Amino acid sequence: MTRVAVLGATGAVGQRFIQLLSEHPEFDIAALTASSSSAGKPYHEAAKWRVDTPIPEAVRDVEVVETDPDAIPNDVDLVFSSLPSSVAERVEHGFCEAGYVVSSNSSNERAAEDVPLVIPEVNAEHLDLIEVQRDNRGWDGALVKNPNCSTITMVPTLAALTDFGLERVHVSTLQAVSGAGYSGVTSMEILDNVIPYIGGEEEKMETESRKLLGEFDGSEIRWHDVDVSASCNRVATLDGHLENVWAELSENPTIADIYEAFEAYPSQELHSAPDPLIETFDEPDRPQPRLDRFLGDGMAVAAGGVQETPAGIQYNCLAHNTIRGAAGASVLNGELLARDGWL
Ligand SMILES: NC(=O)C1=CN([C@@H]2O[C@H](COP(=O)(O)OP(=O)(O)OC[C@H]3O[C@@H](n4cnc5c(N)ncnc54)[C@H](OP(=O)(O)O)[C@@H]3O)[C@@H](O)[C@H]2O)C=CC1
Ligand SMILES: N[C@@H](CC(=O)OP(=O)(O)O)C(=O)O
Repeated sequence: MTRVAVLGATGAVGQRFIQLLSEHPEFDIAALTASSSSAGKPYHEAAKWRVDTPIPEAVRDVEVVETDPDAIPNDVDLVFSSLPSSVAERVEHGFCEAGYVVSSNSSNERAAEDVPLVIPEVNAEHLDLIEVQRDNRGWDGALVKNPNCSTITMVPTLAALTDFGLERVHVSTLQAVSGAGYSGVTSMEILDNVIPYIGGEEEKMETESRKLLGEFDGSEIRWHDVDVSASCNRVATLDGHLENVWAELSENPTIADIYEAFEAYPSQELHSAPDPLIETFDEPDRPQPRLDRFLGDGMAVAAGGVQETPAGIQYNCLAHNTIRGAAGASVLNGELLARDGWL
């Protein structure tokens, strides 16, 4: 078993980490960290548990420790991070300097030249950038990121379309309230309403997509030159980001070709990787958040509604934002790091 620690374990994403890791066949939770106000408390007191399954017995009485490399056991091999991005950079660097491999969900440094930004089914080979990172930064450890939840929902579908000559993408999102965290939007703001702005989200989709679809040439990532333009909206669903995508392609695939490309897009042989990665629907009113967010245990991407339009091929896609879009994505990256010998 690989011994793991979770940084920010009491938070919304941290609780999803606990849920996923407590039943994981390869990972064993060795330490839970949070802010100084939680350190010293048993986990069930420090965390206001809000996940829809009971708090796992194995962590209930575990003492939460400070988010500091000296506070976790030496035999930890892998560190998952879901800290607020305002504190994550300083803290994650400290862990990497101390020799830990960090699989992080926080948004800082996702675009950095020497930080692998990885979806295992899309660009597993970008992990080799760790060698460059270690040379640049003098770390024994390593820092690996997963993308933003909206980006991770769309990019597998774009990856499936690259053989048709992906030139330009427009996307409009309908993002669940859990993406903003438990206290992110109040009920008075979101009920009977849609908020057509999520700070920083559009830029993240536009840049992270190009890095993920890029090629690693042995020393750097050559970002894909597709133009991505995003418009992001908060809607009153609890979990599951639904996205309307228009993809302009240089070739002219049929609608059947598009469905076939989605269905044939390969998965990975990793515990948390769903197979198929992309589940498709013929019904024009699917996917829907309430019906389809738990496909592949919350790790699959659902796609449907493919049609030809003057603005390109249009379709809808959906993924669970706190599983595939956050904790599950980091856990999957952890499985890839373990399989490929980086721990
Ligand atoms: N919510 C979501 O769906 C998604 C969130 N993310 C990203 O994941 C990260 C975490 O988000 P979320 O779980 O919603 O955030 P929360 O605010 O719910 O949780 C934050 C966690 O970090 C801890 N923490 C806060 N400040 C410090 C500090 N100074 N030092 C050490 N630990 C600290 C908190 O501990 P304590 O309980 O003691 O305060 C808590 O465990 C963010 O970067 C967010 O952008 C990414 C994708 C989706
Ligand atoms: N901004 C996302 C959630 C999030 O925290 O994203 P990031 O991991 O890029 O910080 C949402 O609101 O749905």
